[in-house]
Amino acid sequence: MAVLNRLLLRVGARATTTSHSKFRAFSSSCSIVNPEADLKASPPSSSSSLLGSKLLPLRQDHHHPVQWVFLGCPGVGKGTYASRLSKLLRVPHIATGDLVRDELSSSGPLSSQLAEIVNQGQLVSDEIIINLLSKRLEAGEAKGESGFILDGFPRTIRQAEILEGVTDIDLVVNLKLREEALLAKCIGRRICSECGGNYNVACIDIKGEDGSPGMYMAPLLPPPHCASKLITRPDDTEEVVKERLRIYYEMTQPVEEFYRSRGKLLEFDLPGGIPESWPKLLQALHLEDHDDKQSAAA
Ligand SMILES: Nc1ncnc2c1ncn2[C@@H]1O[C@H](COP(=O)(O)OP(=O)(O)O)[C@@H](O)[C@H]1O
Repeated sequence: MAVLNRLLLRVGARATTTSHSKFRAFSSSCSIVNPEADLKASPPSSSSSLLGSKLLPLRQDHHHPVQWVFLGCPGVGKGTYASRLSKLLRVPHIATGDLVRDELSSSGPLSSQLAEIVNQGQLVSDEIIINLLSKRLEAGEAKGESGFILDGFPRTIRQAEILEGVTDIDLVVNLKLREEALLAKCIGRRICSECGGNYNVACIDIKGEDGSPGMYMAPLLPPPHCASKLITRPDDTEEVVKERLRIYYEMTQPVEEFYRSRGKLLEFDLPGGIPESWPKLLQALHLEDHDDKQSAAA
């Protein structure tokens, strides 16, 4: 962690403009000296000094490729909405969970230890995530990508500080969904092992009572050619999802305050499934008149 701290200070002090290469500089010096000791994330440090209530207007420059972050509990739908918005805004959707899963399936030297951490619902270390993200940004930069929608990063205050030190995040969308729905949505998640399509077999039907409204979320069923190839993520079991939720509240919820205090947090309560939520999200982001909004939904 000493290496990380030194680099955090160095990168943070120098950063004045947006550049993925700063991630690269950071990551290349961020070597994992003792992989076994460093794979898993450490407990969070205090974030009390980050509290405040400054509210800045959101950046509305449509020529600037967006640099957005999606926050939210497991199962909330970060991937679904981040992916739609990335098509709409023509910026890459970068999900660190996908980067971790790619690393796991690559059978590299760390993959079995990483699998153990991920399958228990724990976070992997900041160093590993930063390394994976840097490589992904670097590969994108080489292909001419610019802007991004990050999904699943930052997930700790330290990751948020590193990101803040190397680039300007325009907006952080904090997706929220009723607690009762989160567990069911994770457990109902299915992936097509052939095309990678994401589906959900859960049908959420919460009855309204005592003045609180009901909520209905239809299942997102696979097309017939995917139906026989569905797999479930090993970390989508009830026990592991509960642990992931616990870790979210402990390690990631402080990141919401980190961005709220910087006036960058947009809170968005999902009112239901995609048909209800997508247009409302576009409205909240002032994108309801965007030309391509139909194609993003495809
Ligand atoms: N930013 C991160 N920091 C540490 N671990 C991460 C990060 N992003 C992903 N992971 C690891 O990958 C797993 C899957 O991530 P993800 O697909 O984003 O899950 P979720 O559905 O819980 O949001 C996490 O439980 C964690 O082990």
